[in-house]
Amino acid sequence: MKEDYMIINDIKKTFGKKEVLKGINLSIPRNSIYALLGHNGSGKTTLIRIILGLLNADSGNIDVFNTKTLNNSPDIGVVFDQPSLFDGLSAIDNLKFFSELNNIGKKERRILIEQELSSAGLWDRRNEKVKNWSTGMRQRLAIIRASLINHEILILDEPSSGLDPEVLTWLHNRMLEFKNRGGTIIFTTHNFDDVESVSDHVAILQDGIILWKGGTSELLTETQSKVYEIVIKEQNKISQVVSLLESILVNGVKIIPINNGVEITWEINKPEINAVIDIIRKNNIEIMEFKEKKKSLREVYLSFTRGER
Ligand SMILES: Nc1ncnc2c1ncn2[C@@H]1O[C@H](COP(=O)(O)OP(=O)(O)OP(=O)(O)O)[C@@H](O)[C@H]1O
Repeated sequence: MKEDYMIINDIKKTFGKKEVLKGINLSIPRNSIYALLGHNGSGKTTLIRIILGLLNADSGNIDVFNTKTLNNSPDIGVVFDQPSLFDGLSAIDNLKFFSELNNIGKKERRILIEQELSSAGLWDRRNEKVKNWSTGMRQRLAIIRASLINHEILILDEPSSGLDPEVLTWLHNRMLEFKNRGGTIIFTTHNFDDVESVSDHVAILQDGIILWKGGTSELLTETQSKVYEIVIKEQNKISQVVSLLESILVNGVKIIPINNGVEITWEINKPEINAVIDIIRKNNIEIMEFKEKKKSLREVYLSFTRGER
């Protein structure tokens, strides 16, 4: 149903002669975490600006849960790449000001702010002016500010940039909590860990088009192994191993000689590994190493962006 989705319909945008978005179509389910993944300059921030109503598209339209546009909506929290905080104020005053603006009561505000700054590891620095803070600390504060109240939608442009691994866990937990409260998050990233840890859906952007979109679990299936590597002791027996394996393996399985052994690759029918090992051993060929090679999410992403699929 339309009210369960934010529908981004054929959005196009050109700057000068450069076509930055070439017809973007996305359906973002309510109460999901949607990752926009892409190289520098692929058009992620431009799309976010259009979603937020900060920039007009040349054509196309956006329907937010069939009820509202995002322009000036109070139901939305935003963090951009360069977080805009009040530099001359302390962390605590930044959050106080923001919560006053959003009518959070004095008592609730005090508890909430202490809780949030503590969980982000910033409580000890609460009285310092934020202008002297590191990028990662400012980023954490901006994320707290944007998600302090129960917005319906949270839009984060590169939320993990400048955060070290420990703080990344805090960010991921925070995003998941927001979703568990019923919210919807759209975020851009270069970080595969973000995609794997929190997102339900992913769109891969390149040069203003979507190369791939779908469920994160579908993308992760692509990382599963489709290669065995077998290293043998005597390299003069590699061609014998190839012939032996060809005699037992089914259609669609390829056996490729490599430096010190063979690689077995398949698309659909995974070979029975015990049979593979047995036939090699029965022919008195010593196996030094056997492994199933798993692809990283990075390799899968690069195979899309390099046009290998
Ligand atoms: N206001 C503008 N005027 C002219 N060109 C622009 C403008 N905004 C963005 N661009 C261009 O549009 C392209 C896409 O930029 P965008 O910031 O959307 O990419 P991105 O995917 O967010 O990149 P990054 O990961 O580096 O943030 C780039 O080539 C950029 O130079």
